[in-house]
Amino acid sequence: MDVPGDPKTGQPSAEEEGTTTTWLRKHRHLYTAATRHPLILSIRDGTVDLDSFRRWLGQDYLFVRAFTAFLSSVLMKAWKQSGDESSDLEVLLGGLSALRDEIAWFQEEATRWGIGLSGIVPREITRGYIRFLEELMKPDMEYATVATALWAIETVYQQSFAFCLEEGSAIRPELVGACERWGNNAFGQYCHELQRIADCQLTKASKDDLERAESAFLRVLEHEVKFWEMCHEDL
Ligand SMILES: Cc1ncc(CNC=O)c(N)n1
Repeated sequence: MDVPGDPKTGQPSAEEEGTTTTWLRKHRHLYTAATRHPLILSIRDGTVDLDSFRRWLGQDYLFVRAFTAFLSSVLMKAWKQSGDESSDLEVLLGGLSALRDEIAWFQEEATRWGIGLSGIVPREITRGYIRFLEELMKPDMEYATVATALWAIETVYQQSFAFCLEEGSAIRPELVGACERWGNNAFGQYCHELQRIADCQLTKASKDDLERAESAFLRVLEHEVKFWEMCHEDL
C-alpha cells in the first residue's frame, strides 16, 4: 500500500495508519512486556541462565509443531477469503516452508545442547498457548482474526530477537544462532508482509470482527509474556 503520509513529518496520518499500528500504540505497555521481557534482556546482555534457554528450546519446539498446523489453517482461510488477486497464499507458503527449516534447526540445536526432544513434556503454559492456537484453527474463526494473530505471534519473536542483536548487546556466542533465526531482516520483511495482510483484512472487517481481532492480538501478547515467564522462572 502506497501511503503518502504527512509531508512534514513523513509519518502516516491517523486516517492512513493501519489498524495494527493503532493497536500497537494503544496496547504499547503489553507489547513492550512481550518484546522486552527480562529473559530477552538477559539474552541480550549475556547474563542469561542457560537452564532458561534449555527450557525455552524444548517448550518452543512443541509450540512450533502446533504453530505449523495453525499456519496451515491460516493458509486454508487465505485461499477461501483473500481473493484471487492477492499474494497472501505466496506469503504464507513462504512462511510454511521456513518452518520446515525451523523444525530441523530445533532438532539440531537440541542435539547440540544434549536435549532429547522426544521426551519433552509440554508445561501448563505451553498447553494453554497451544489450546489457544487450536481455538484459532476452528473453521468459523475469520481470516481477519487469524491473520492478526499470526502477525502478532511472529512479530513478537522478530522484535524480541532483533533487539538481542542490536548495537551494544553482549550476547553469548552459543545463542547467536537462535537470535539470528528470528531477528534477521528477511524475517522482519515477512512480518511486514503479514502486517499488510492483516491490515488489509481489517479494513474490510465489521465492528464485531474488529473486536475479535483486537482481542486475539491481546491474547497473543499475554500468552507470549507467560511463555517467556515460564522459561525464565521455571514455571
Ligand atoms: C512462543 C513462540 N512465539 C512465536 C514464535 C515464532 N514463530 C515461529 O517460530 C515461536 N517460535 N514461539
